[in-house]
Amino acid sequence: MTEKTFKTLADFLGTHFIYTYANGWEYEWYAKNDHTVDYRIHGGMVAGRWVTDQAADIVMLTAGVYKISWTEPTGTDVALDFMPNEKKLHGTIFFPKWVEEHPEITVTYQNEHITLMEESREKYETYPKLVVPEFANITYMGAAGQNNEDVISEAPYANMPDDIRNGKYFDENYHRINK
Ligand SMILES: C=Cc1ccc(O)cc1
Repeated sequence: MTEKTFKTLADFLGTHFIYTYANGWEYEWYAKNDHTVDYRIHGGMVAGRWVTDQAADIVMLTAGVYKISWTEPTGTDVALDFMPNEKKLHGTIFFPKWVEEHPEITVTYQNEHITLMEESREKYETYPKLVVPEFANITYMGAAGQNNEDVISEAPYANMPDDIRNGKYFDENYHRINK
């Protein structure tokens, strides 16, 4: 776990996080570069889903406070406010009705199923949306560096967050062990 103090946008970019929302949902998220995010979902309504190279808007609101916003091929919208110095964030997820009704369609490596997501968002209902606004506690922070393809590179498995937190998943150069 890095214990650095976050001051600038450069301090944030390249950081890898694991956190648990107040509703119990566990997420892993990586600020890949100044316009791209990767993530993996370990617990909650769409546990098992993982995504790489999602385009996002990433800004610093004030020293050490970061806001990230994006819209997904599923039609899901996300806004995250990270306060890494406090080991906290606030996230709001805006799920279209169809994701709430058919979460299993989205539980996959999305990058290989973009057409299915686009077809599903047309086929099923969008409204009313399910809004999930929650604070989260950050349980892991790693200085992965930008554009590190090893950070989010395989499907989530049961003990993956513990392996990462216990230093069993990445080597000293932040490359995946046992790849
Ligand atoms: C739907 C994606 C998503 C990714 C990270 C997060 O904290 C919330 C939602």
